[in-house]
Amino acid sequence: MIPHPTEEQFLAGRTSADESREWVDSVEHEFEHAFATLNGLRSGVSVFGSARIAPDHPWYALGVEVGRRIAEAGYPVITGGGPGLMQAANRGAASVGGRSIGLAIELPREEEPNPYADTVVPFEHFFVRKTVFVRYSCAFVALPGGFGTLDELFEALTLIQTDKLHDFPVILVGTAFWGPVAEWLRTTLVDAGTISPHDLDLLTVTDDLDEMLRVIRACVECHTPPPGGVVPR
Ligand SMILES: C/C(=C\CNc1ncnc2c1ncn2[C@@H]1O[C@H](COP(=O)(O)O)[C@@H](O)[C@H]1O)CO
Repeated sequence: MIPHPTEEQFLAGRTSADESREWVDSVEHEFEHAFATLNGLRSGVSVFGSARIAPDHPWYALGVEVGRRIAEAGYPVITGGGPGLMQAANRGAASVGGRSIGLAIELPREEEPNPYADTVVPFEHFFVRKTVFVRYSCAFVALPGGFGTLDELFEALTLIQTDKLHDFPVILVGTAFWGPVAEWLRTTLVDAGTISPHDLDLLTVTDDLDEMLRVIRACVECHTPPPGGVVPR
């Protein structure tokens, strides 16, 4: 690929007009590469979660189980391709021979994508990657996480709330972690009038992986998992 200004240079406002155009070309190139790699993939379920959770943590076992159950139900599992709970979900999907996809992000501190993804798509731009998660998914599942997980979660909720995205389940797995977040949305945001009470219906908070699958299957787009995880969209 032709060298182009980095994301850091662009975001810091250190690019000339010509360099900014080169940066825009790199955005287009990244979208095209993702489309070429994922073309034909339908009804994936994206699983988000902390990059920092070690394999001996109970949440890692939960992540493996989440990935496994989604893959067994016939849905391709899409994660950020990184360590922690992303790795756990890819591992669970791979353990039952399901499609296991990683949308890996290039970060200043280089790390290898986790070894449990059968397809790895590299990204430099977080915002391009977030769009690709939505484009190839019919539902989002969030495990406990930090800013990255919250960013991916609220991106989806904003798209749904503003009618850019329809019939798209968002399921938060882990009531001990997500319950207080849902409670904060209900008390602080609804009470302040910054979201509507019915916006809370956009989310399901659960520990029950049967319920997670029921909610996914109830969505029209997710209704019929693709045979082998891959059919033309
Ligand atoms: C393995 C690589 C980089 C390591 N770090 C990450 N890799 C992929 N995705 C990441 C990474 N760090 C954050 N993310 C995204 O945000 C979510 C996790 O962030 P949190 O703050 O830990 O909650 C996660 O869902 C990712 O999509 C090189 O590829």
